[in-house]
Amino acid sequence: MPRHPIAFSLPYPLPTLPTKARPEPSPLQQSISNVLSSTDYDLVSLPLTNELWQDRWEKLCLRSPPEEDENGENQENVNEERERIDLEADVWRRDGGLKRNEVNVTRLEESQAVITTAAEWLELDSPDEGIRFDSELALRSEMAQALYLSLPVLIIPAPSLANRDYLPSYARAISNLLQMGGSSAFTQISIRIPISDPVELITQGPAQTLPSLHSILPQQQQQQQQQQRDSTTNKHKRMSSLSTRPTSMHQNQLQQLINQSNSTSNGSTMNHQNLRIASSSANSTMSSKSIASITGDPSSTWEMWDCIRTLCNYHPRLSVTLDLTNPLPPSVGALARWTAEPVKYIWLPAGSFIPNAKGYPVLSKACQAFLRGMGKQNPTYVLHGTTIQKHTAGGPNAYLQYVRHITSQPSSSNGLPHSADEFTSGYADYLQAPLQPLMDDLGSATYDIFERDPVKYRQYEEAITLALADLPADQKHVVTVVGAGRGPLVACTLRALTRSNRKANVYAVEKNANAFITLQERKAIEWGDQVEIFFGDMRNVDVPEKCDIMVSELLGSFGDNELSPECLDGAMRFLKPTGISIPTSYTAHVAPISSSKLFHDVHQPSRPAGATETPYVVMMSQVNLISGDGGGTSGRCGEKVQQCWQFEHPRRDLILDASGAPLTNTHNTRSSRHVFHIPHAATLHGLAGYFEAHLYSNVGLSIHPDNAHRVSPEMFSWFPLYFPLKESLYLPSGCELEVNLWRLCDSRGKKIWYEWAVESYLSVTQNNSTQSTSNINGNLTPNGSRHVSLSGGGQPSPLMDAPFSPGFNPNSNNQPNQSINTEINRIKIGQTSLHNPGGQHSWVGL
Ligand SMILES: C[S@@+](CC[C@H](N)C(=O)[O-])C[C@H]1O[C@@H](n2cnc3c(N)ncnc32)[C@H](O)[C@@H]1O
Repeated sequence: MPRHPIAFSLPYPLPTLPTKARPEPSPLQQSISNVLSSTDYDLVSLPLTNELWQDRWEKLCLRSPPEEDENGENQENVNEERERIDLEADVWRRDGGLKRNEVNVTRLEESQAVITTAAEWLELDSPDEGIRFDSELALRSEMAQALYLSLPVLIIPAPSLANRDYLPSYARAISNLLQMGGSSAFTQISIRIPISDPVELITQGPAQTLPSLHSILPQQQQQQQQQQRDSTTNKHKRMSSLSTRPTSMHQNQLQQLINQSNSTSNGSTMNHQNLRIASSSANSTMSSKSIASITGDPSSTWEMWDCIRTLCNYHPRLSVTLDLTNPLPPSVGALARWTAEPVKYIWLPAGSFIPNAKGYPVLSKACQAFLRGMGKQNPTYVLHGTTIQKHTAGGPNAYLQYVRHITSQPSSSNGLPHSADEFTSGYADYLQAPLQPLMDDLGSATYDIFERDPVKYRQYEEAITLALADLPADQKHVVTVVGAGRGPLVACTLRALTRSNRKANVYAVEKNANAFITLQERKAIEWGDQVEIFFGDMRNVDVPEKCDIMVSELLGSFGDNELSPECLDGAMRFLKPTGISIPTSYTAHVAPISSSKLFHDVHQPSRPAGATETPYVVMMSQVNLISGDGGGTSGRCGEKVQQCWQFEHPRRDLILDASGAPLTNTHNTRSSRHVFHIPHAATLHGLAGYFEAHLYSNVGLSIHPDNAHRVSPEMFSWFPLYFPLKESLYLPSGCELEVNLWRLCDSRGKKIWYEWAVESYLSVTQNNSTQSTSNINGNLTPNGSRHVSLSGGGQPSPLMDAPFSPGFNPNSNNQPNQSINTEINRIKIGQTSLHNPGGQHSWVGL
């Protein structure tokens, strides 16, 4: 188990600035080394700047409260002072920069083992345009200092849940921040995202509008929740921006809102917080919280992150600091989303711990399970507020010891045995080009890796034993191993003959000339006359007699992607009319996935053209399977992982040429169509492909995520296939994803390839008697902006005029839970292009 780094948040007062010249250690250096030498912490965390910086910024950038500058007596002095500040502010806007006494970290030597946080009071998403721009300038000053000192990370405070309308402005500012320092910039930017929105957690369920959410909570609870939600809202002592920028159209709208709100609040002064709430709730577009509450899917904080990283184009130096201050969402699916995101830090305040029976701080079972699941991302934990004695027993170090204990326990998430670690370590989320064992000859090292998986050969041996046992005991049989490689299936066959007490001539065919040398060596040293070996392609080589059992392992991660169907078609000439093929059949399966890591990797500019239209073999780790079981709103969605197609051997219905090979390969083309239910809002980054093979009787091989542990537990020979998308696709909660996949071949029989495309839909229930929508409605306009509304209560829906997608009549499915007067329709909300058309970017050579 790797040791997860844990950071200690330095409590206030923070160490003072250095008073002695280098090389004398500064007070901060001493403090860091005290913590690290006297405890088991690995790092310390502290804010990069202090309250002097806040005071200066507020003085320069924010208008003071009326009592400070409008008492009338000294109006002239006040005006002069304002002019002086305006000038100073503009100089600061032009030159930027922090002053020495405004920063907590000043020396390169102090940058070792520290995690720095940016000022909490910055509002990159303020409804006030001036505050937004001045906050961005301030943050740029902090980032410049972080880059200057090569600080490992700057953790940026979360956007405000109440200011969702300005989240794109926040994201744009972060995107610009990531350009600072050029390509050699080192400092990571990590956005602190709350694990949940407490209001959303309480009110999830049936559709609610924001005002009605508030009406269902007791007043005290409302206040508490709002405080939690907007713990950063009352950030400033002053009011709106002092920026002298020309008033933009947006600010005119804002002023209207302020006026409106003033008139509805009995003339009381509008504070910064009301202003934001008024602004966001007055906006007619639906914010993420409303979308989330449609289906009871707590998504709004994840959706904030999704918006930021998308606008930042999946920047490799951008990560998440997951803040566990708020309660965990109860839904495992909602939590699972974070396993597919770049969560580099987990913020654990003392308040997120509960006391155990003896008063020691512990975490809830759900939280423990979540942290273990996140372990594969190797996050750094930031323990915050551990010195404030929130718990009666254990003292400050109890938190550290407890988190060490929790995070040192292994998570069984990848389902592989520990013995597999040696072979699989380093492969997690690494994109590998699939093997082409027909076109290319494999190296001995590759065969060596295959042969280290005992499970695969145990399954084969068992299947061959059972097949032999079904043959008469008093006859001599023929077993042919096609694609024998270095001979492990030949060895399995010899053991199976002993176990089943049968006799057989054993033949082995291999087209790799170098692997054939190994076969010759094994025949000379181990097998002798028990085995005859034949060099050549199974599609045209000759063997002396037809066989009762033909054994092959030509399977790829998607079953047929290493051209087993085509090779075995050509080898069926060897099989007696009653002969058995092991495997007898195999199936391909598909599921939609989210993984920012895979998506980012496949879009690296260094990758060749067409990289986003090429399937890859990947040991999937930071990947979330986003489909759910169940029929969805329309009742027509399939399982979480769905079967695409099947190949069976032998096929006795094919038209053959004089040599016994099929005339065309068209019988091996396939197409499949799938409808998946997406229970939790997610971003689709691609499809995962799996296979299952039926070897013989009840013996099989499987990498299907739900079946592998039953069919062939702990087998690690195959990782899933990743079909990437050229562009990610945002999927709202409860939508349906339609996936089309094709396996195609060219007319000259030289190439096989896959093509894929997806579409997304929202289901709409329409009540025929009233002709008004009665349930959840949603639509995406062609340019991608969403208009989703909760209708009912006689309110018109913005989707009243949206065109339903043609050719869809789910009522013909006889859905049992649909009332006679209710009709389900669906509205298309998104689509990708066709990937790899004509196999122009990726194909497998025959
Ligand atoms: C995936 S490897 C399996 C090797 C071995 N049977 C095992 O289980 O470890 C597939 C083998 O089939 C061979 N092969 C592929 N297509 C073939 C063909 N058309 N004719 C003969 N051998 C072929 C490859 O060279 C390779 O050795």
